[in-house]
Amino acid sequence: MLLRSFTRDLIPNELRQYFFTKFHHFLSTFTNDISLIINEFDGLNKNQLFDAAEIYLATIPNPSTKCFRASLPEKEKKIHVSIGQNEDLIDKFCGIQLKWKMVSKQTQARYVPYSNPYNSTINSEIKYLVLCFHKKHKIKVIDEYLPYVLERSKAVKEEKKTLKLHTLKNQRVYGPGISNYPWESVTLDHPSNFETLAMDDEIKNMILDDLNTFLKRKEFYRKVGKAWKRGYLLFGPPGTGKSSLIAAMANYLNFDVYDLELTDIRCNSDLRKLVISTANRSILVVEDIDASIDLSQRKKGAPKPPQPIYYDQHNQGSKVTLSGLLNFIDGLWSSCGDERIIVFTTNHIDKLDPALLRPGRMDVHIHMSFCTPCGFKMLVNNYLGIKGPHPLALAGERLIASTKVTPAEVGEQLLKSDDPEITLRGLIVFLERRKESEMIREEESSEVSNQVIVPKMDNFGGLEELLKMSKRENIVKKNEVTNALKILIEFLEGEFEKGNVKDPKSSLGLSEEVTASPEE
Ligand SMILES: Nc1ncnc2c1ncn2[C@@H]1O[C@H](COP(=O)(O)OP(=O)(O)OP(=O)(O)O)[C@@H](O)[C@H]1O
Ligand SMILES: [Mg+2]
Repeated sequence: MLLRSFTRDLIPNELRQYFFTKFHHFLSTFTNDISLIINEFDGLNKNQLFDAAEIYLATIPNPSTKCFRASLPEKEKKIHVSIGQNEDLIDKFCGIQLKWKMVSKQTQARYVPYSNPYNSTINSEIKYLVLCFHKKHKIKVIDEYLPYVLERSKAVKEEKKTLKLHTLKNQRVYGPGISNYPWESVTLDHPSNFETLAMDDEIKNMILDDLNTFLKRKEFYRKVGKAWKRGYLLFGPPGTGKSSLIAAMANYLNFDVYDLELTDIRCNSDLRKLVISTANRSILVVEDIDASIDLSQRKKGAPKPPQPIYYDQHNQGSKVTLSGLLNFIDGLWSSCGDERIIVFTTNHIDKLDPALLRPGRMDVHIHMSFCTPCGFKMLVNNYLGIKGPHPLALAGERLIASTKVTPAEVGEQLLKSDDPEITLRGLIVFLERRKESEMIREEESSEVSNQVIVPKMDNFGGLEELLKMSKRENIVKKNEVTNALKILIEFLEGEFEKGNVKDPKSSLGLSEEVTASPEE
């Protein structure tokens, strides 16, 4: 003790450290093991290798380990297990024995800038992992074992992942501007999936194929010089399953969802910050895009000034513009992040600016239509468990083919009773009533349509106009549109046989992505 206080007083700290290191080196010449230190932080940032190793180590079965740490993070379902402090863990890789140890030391708290998102975890504890192995395996461990640890941890993370729904923080609560991390999240526990979704099998399979192809194409996108992202535009009346499809996609891909409410964003630069701060492997959703953008001036063909989406009451100068939005899809969006899916939804596709519909912006356009017989069958199966042919279900199918009812409405009817028979009878009465009221409305609207100038049928322009008008319900007589389409299809088939038309679909002015049959 005397000697220790004597050396402490007389020999400077640096010199003592020097001797200590030399002594350590001297001792280490007698052992063939080397150690690799993996710190929790790399400067102020989290060390990803540390995180990955911690996740990986929790998966190694090691009966000799006596101490683990378990935690249940807030709002998560799964318990996180990690290696205990100063515990040894033995792993084997290609015949190499590797010894891991988690070391934790208490030190004095140091200053951490408040903008660091991890500031709450850096206080007085320094954690690092020590990996010991024979020195002859150094290259193999660094080049093969550590990448293997990273790969495994990624897979484990994916398996355990609890889906999150991120929404914008309330700026009134968190202060003006987006200075900190702008998103707040809740666990996304939406039960919708592709089995429960009532859609035609053809469209469903097309979406699944498209998603699978997208996931596999990392190298392809790089090769062709495109950002690894995919845009979906879901359009259709309310209650046809647009939001449910987004949830099903998130569940299928295991991607987090970012719900971007454009009216809550003050200006283009905030939009940019928000997009940059979203994580990879995520779905960014902008619901009801038509309600967020005022396109009236652009439609009239006037030179386009920046279109404000939203004016902040307190700051009239700041705004989100259409060009800002397009920039984030194409320009800036392309350069930040990988494996992103962006989904726009709208109830009125005809109100959208053509710039948003240009090929390359939204890669896939999906029409979520009223309930079809195929969708009806799925709903009956899901809600009532009726799989095979059932007389009442068949009657419902027949009725649904000629009625405009949304899957949401059918779902509501199917929830009415526990008894399938009673439920189906109620549903049929509902459908019949709906059909009646539709017929009455059609008759009324045919009177109105007499006053409407129906476009001439002698050219494609007229047909196109008619098709557009047919979308605006109650203006054009339904059978007039059907007749127009019949004439068009007959004409195209004739031209196709003569060899004048190569592709009847593109002659209809439909893009490749439109999945409607000519009849539709
Ligand atoms: N295709 C569908 N398959 C199964 N259930 C559906 C479908 N469409 C709608 N539903 C049911 O109706 C409810 C509302 O649907 P959803 O919110 O997905 O419609 P939406 O198209 O997003 O409507 P909105 O345009 O109003 O946002 C869902 O919770 C779901 O139960
Ligand atoms: Mg919706």
